[in-house]
Amino acid sequence: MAQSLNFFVSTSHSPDFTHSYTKPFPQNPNPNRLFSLTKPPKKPPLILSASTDNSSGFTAVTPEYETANGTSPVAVLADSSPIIEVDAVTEAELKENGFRSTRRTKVVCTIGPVTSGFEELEALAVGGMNVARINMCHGTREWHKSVIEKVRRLNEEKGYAVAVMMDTEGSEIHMGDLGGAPSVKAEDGEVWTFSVRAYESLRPERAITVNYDGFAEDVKVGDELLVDGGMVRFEVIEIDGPDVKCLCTDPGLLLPRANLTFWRDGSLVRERNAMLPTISSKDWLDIDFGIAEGVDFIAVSFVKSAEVINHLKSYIKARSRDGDIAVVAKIESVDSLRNLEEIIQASDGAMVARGDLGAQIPLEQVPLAQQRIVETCRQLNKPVIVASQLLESMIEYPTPTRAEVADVSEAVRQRADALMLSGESAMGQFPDKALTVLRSVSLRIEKWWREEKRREVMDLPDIASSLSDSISEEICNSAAKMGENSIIIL
Ligand SMILES: Nc1ncnc2c1ncn2[C@@H]1O[C@H](COP(=O)(O)OP(=O)(O)O)[C@@H](O)[C@H]1O
Ligand SMILES: C=C(OP(=O)(O)O)C(=O)O
Ligand SMILES: [K+]
Ligand SMILES: [Mg+2]
Repeated sequence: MAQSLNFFVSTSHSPDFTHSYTKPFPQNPNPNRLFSLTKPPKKPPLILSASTDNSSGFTAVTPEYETANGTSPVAVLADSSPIIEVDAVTEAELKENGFRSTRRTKVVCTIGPVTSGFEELEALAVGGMNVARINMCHGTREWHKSVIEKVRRLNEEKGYAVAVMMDTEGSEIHMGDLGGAPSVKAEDGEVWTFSVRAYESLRPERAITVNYDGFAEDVKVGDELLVDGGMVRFEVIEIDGPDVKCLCTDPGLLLPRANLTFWRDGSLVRERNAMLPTISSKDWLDIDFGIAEGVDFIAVSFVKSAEVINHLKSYIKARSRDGDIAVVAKIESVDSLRNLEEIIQASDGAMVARGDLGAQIPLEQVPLAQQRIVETCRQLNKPVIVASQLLESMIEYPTPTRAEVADVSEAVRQRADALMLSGESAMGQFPDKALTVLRSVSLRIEKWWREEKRREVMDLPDIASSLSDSISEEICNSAAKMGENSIIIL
């Protein structure tokens, strides 16, 4: 405490100076918030130093910060100064703000074909990626392994602190690959066949494999089939053994392994597919892979209850070397909303997986569900990630829509711990620009929060009964106010 008070007082000349390692985000009930989604770097992290010409003040090494080993984003430590470790500041933030502002809101980037190279990963690390996410729905294990290795190399050789999150495929219904095609267009009025048959080599035209064996038995003529929560819609017109023939009613792009839901009389149909295990046998193999590779987080898709989280946590504990893989529950189904509190309580964190959530509940309910999930996580002191379509238009365009910026701002305003990029960083044209938008919007809203806090009046009760006690009390009150203001400054 004494150390942080000294630190605050000595830096008060620089009103926007950041950063306390010991202070939580103002008003944040989760004292670990700053670190909860950050992997401690193996190399020495950023070190703030007392400047040699001013023994009481700290110098922001900016914008031409110096590096300790020539490569890592590390500030310089002067001889006699105490070491104060701070949360990792990215190169981009240093250039923009020096040490004046360290982002509290972390960024998770899904790694895909456009970002799996070492240089591309480094560009994301420079831009502020805190967590690299690999989605086991896509790609081979060798591909994921090479991404993990590159992230580790970045951390070890260049001093970054990027964590790795493995996201399970889950056993919900989805389409198969499209024979290597990145997408296929379904036009209005076309008839497509959704089949539980695995097509050997050549996929017939307008035919799609479905991964769930019971599909052809569970659907009925007249059902509505939604791809990716409504990006493309079909109506079931005929069932012929393993083949389900569907008429396209809302045209659009079919993407490989897109999620499928079917609806009857306006309600989501949950037949035998509701009995599918949350963690499939393929997921268990992926989890073994994740444990062997020492990933930092495992995100579990389509969690239905706390039971599966508890099961996975004890599985990890028994197998992983240090048992420290955090389990993140993805909230993306009706069941997960029903059992929200117990799921979050059992998990190390949660993800508002709005993509699939929006396919399972009416779209207009998604923002309220998000708010409820974030609030619940705040109350239970668990980190929470807001995910999916934050900057969807940036897959194709270099600037976001105003509506997207408003959405990102709202997530930060709700005090989400982290924001996630999906297609924007996995297969979009502007991954670095999308990351910049998340970074700058987060910083802006966090600044707004601090300004809000500054306006709050501190209510300190009078308890002294004698003159000498009053003097002590005044000194203590002043110190408390200075401390409080310093948090605001930070
Ligand atoms: N490892 C990968 N290999 C190829 N493409 C990927 C990979 N990861 C993600 N993608 C692409 O990025 C898109 C968005 O990623 P994500 O949101 O994680 O998956 P999904 O859309 O399946 O939920 C995917 O639809 C896919 O096209
Ligand atoms: C993050 C999500 O999960 P995935 O991308 O794995 O479908 C989602 O559904 O929003
Ligand atoms: K997934
Ligand atoms: Mg999902």
